[in-house]
Amino acid sequence: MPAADIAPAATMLYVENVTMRFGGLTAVDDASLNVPKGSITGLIGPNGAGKTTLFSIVSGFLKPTGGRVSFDGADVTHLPAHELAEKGLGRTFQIVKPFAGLTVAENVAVGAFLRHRHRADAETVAERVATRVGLGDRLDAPAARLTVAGRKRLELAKVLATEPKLLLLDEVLAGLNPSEVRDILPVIRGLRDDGITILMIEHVMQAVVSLCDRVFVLAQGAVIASGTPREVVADPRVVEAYLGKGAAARLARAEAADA
Ligand SMILES: Nc1ncnc2c1ncn2[C@@H]1O[C@H](COP(=O)(O)OP(=O)(O)OP(=O)(O)O)[C@@H](O)[C@H]1O
Repeated sequence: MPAADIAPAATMLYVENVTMRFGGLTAVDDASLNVPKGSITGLIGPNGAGKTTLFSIVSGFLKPTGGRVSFDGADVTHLPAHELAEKGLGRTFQIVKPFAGLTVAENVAVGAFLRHRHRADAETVAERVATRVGLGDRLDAPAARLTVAGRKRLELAKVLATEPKLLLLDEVLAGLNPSEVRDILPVIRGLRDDGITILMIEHVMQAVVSLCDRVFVLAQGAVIASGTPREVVADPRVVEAYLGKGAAARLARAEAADA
């Protein structure tokens, strides 16, 4: 897709013709996508498609072999991760690693120290954010005692405590059971309603359909489709590369069962 066709004015993130090669392997192949301000945008695709690599480029952990990344109107392609965090770009990681010896509140406060020098201020932010993600009654619990769902919430709280304007969520629903997924969806929607723009990698398609305004599909490093969730799940290229036959009907049945 020509990059120039997808750069509307109110864009929070613009990835323009980004390529990432690891030796002979092209993990991201001339990929372009945009994330409108105030949206929840999905990034989906099969294992190994290059989604996490793209996140690492956008968040400054990897320098791309080619292409450009603009964040809130500025070229940030060569900025390191800590500068991007200061500018308001927050990212969760697929493998969550809380500081196991610290409490929930202390873990979240680590994120809050990015913008608050005084311990009391950081603690206030940490408490507010932890409560926001449903950990208000576990503030003093050691992080090591949290369930998988609790650790996912903690990962979210840690990054929210940095007060991001763009949040990159890398499979925050992975490992959760259906009722835990249902519980966290309103939290994610609420963040968007508070003005945080979200780009999320997700394999739980029902959640993608329910949450996302737009979706980009990556396969073998390249963007093969984009559109509303419904357009994308019905796209034959996406069915072929990722979802498998009958995906749209399966999702419609699952939604009907949920309603
Ligand atoms: N640091 C690296 N060095 C070499 N190859 C890498 C590196 N990081 C990722 N890759 C390769 O790049 C490709 C894309 O991987 P990536 O993790 O970005 O995919 P993904 O879409 O996030 O997959 P998943 O859904 O399984 O998390 C894979 O073939 C992977 O093995």
